[in-house]
Amino acid sequence: MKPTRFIDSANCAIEGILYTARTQKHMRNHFLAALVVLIATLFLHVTALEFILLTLSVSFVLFAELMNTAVEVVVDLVSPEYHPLAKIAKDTAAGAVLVAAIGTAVMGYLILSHYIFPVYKEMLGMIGTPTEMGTLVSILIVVIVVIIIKTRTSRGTPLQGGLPSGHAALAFSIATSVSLNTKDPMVSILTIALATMVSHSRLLLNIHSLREVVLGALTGTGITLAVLLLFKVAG
Ligand SMILES: Nc1ncnc2c1ncn2[C@@H]1O[C@H](COP(=O)(O)OP(=O)(O)OP(=O)(O)O)[C@@H](O)[C@H]1O
Repeated sequence: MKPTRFIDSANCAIEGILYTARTQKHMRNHFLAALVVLIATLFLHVTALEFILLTLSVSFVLFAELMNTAVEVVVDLVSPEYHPLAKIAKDTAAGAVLVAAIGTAVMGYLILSHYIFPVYKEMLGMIGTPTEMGTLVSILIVVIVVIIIKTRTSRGTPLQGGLPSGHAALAFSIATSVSLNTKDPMVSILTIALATMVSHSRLLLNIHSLREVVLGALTGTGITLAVLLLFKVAG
């Protein structure tokens, strides 16, 4: 039945939001990101203008995902079978979400980095600047530990497969060293992004499972931090 009262229309709208959250994993991720941003604004004491900009950006992503779902449902209704035009409609709607998400990520970065970077820089400073020797030794120890652990687990060879992922361990070890050597949050983010891409490629190639990649990343980061701290204490 067609809703006549405002409350019924509002209920229909909320049902649409719930349907999207129930059926679309991306929508649940957007809600989770919105929650994280909201909690961050609480702790970081952002200005009213910054809060308005963040709210608008996050709402825009949620809006785009709702429209994307509406387009998907209409396309499935009109063209359940494969059709090139149906593909264009769905791909374009998905593109709208991607554009909104990139815009929001840029906005979030520009606003939140002013608050987060100084704290991050201070944390990097607490560990100190590694020596050249410390950096090299930590990377070598990561390689040796990974090989030892791999020989104890049955799957894979020292250079391919098995637990933990050597590529992830090495990539995150290097990212940790670069972060501590430069103490520049932007450089740190970029190297961590590169390390994440290296690790992700091992998943895509089906050489490692998610567990092996995550354990590799933790092994690389943990050992590098521990060795560099030891060098600091010893030096
Ligand atoms: N009827 C169709 N005709 C042609 N291509 C289609 C059709 N249905 C889906 N596709 C293709 O499959 C992709 C995924 O469509 P699907 O309906 O599964 O959306 P989804 O998995 O919810 O994706 P999204 O991540 O965009 O929300 C579309 O972007 C499109 O390229």
